[in-house]
Amino acid sequence: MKKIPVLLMGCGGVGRHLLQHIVSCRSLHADMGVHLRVVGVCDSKSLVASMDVLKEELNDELLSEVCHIKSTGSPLSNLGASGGCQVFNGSEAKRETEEIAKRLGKSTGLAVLDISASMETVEILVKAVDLGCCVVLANKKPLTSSLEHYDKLALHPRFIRHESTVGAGLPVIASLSRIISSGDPVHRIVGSLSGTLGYVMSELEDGKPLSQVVRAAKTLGYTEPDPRDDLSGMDVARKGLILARLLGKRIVMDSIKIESLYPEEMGPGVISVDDFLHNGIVKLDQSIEERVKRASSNGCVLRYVCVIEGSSVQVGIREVSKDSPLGRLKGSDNIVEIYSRCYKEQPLVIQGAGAGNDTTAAGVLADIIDMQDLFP
Ligand SMILES: NC(=O)C1=CN([C@@H]2O[C@H](COP(=O)(O)OP(=O)(O)OC[C@H]3O[C@@H](n4cnc5c(N)ncnc54)[C@H](OP(=O)(O)O)[C@@H]3O)[C@@H](O)[C@H]2O)C=CC1
Ligand SMILES: N[C@@H](CC=O)C(=O)O
Repeated sequence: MKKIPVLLMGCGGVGRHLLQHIVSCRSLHADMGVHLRVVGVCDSKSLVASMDVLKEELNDELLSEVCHIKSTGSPLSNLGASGGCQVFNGSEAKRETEEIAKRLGKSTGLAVLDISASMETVEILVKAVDLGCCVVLANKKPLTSSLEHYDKLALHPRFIRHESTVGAGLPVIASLSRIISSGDPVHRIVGSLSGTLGYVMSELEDGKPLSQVVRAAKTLGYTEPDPRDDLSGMDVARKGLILARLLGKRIVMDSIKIESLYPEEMGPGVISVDDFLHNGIVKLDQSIEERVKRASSNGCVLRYVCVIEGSSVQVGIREVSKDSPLGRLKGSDNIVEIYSRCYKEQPLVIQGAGAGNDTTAAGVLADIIDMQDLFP
């Protein structure tokens, strides 16, 4: 049986679903001759690790306990008294995470998973890759920070997977990578890349207020931890940047023109998430409703669209015909149209659920299994 040691950074909605998928797929994976050995789980402040990461794993009972604790909003450090594991807090957690990467990277191999929504993980990811670990990301931030960080992460492409960063579980990165490696030049990518904004736009068409549908999108697990990351267009811009960089474009976030659905005075530095969701966003209901009605009178609907062409990435609201592929999108579905030499007149189209804890976690799990040949 091939054993793949796994260290999970981030145990929120997606991370917990991933742990549940790992446990529920035990017999499927055994049939495939693979066993995922979870040796550590981190949240923002702590690391829970097995007593001896070389030989022992966090057993399934403990993983369920981890999920339970985090689902109640408690910190991982609460697990301290449970036994069967070691708990490290604060700077010690960071040091120990790196230590595990050092110990396992070159010996048994280690899959380091970034399922956080943090900018801070990039340093440990770069170190992990250098130490011979594999890295799987659902977190877009490390791949959209500086080109210097990006280059360091992309230096060992076989050791990095990040399917869930664009389109959640949809095979967008895999499809694009295949097109690129076959030498088929990609001219243009057009897409609706946000599950949240797709859901919001299609619910607005049914006459529901923006404030109500954004709160619903958060409850359904579509939004980023701060839904303003979605509503500002930043999350879509990150996805656009990831695709553009995959195409070899040397661009940075500042070069992307981004249309936001809310004004600066409702931004993260100014009011809290709760204040935004309960008081701020209500003030935007009327103006967006009018915009939806205007589009409807032209036979159109609103969609938040990303267009990548040449070295340009543009993201913003567009009026599109109700009968177009973009206009027909419903709920949290994403659509990505890839135009290349081989897909010139009729693009390659990838469409389906583009957000949600379940599908995102499934995308991460498939990435880990896809890397099994890199483990001894
Ligand atoms: N939901 C979706 O549909 C999709 C999500 N994604 C991406 O998945 C990621 C996770 O999303 P989601 O689960 O909803 O987010 P949550 O906010 O629910 O969870 C984030 C987790 O990361 C932990 N965390 C924060 N900082 C660090 C750190 N420095 N090191 C380790 N862990 C840390 C948090 O800890 P604590 O609990 O202590 O705060 C929390 O457990 C995001 O990057 C998101 O963009 C990608 C595609 C689709
Ligand atoms: N918040 C994101 C989640 C997936 O990346 C979205 O709504 O698409």
